[in-house]
Amino acid sequence: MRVRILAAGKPALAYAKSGVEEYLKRLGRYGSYELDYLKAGDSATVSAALLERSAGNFRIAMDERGEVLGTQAWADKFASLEMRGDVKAVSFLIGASDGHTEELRRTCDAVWSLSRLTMQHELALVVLLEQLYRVATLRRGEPYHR
Ligand SMILES: C[S@@+](CC[C@H](N)C(=O)[O-])C[C@H]1O[C@@H](n2cnc3c(N)ncnc32)[C@H](O)[C@@H]1O
Repeated sequence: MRVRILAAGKPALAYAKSGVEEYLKRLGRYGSYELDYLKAGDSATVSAALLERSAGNFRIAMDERGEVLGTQAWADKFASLEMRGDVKAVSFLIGASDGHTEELRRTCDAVWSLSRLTMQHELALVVLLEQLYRVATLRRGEPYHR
């Protein structure tokens, strides 16, 4: 199963650039992880572009209003998506400064939250990548997650 991350706007902050680079490099050892950036803009434009670029994928909107799950629950959800057979790719959608539209949240297959805190979108991207890495190591029985 391909894992895609679609984010609005390339990181400009140094810590985010290096965090993204670090976790993508690590994830490369665990499967197919692709990060694509879309042009940042207003909520409606970005949400429409995120939906268009993720068409046909199992879409997970990253949003502070979403379901808050633990790391083991993320791993279990990944396992059940892989078992389904009809899911070839899952796309995680990160919005721009104004967040996602209500329509995007309704259209996605799931809405997950990284916490109830509102994070700057570059920070949310780094946290998402670290969790994906954590889940990948957990599923391989490696000791990173403890
Ligand atoms: C600055 S936030 C947008 C805040 C906006 N006021 C809203 O209502 O969503 C930019 C993006 O970062 C991501 N994000 C920020 N905090 C998050 C959290 N706690 N959980 C998941 N994603 C988050 C979301 O994808 C969000 O669209």
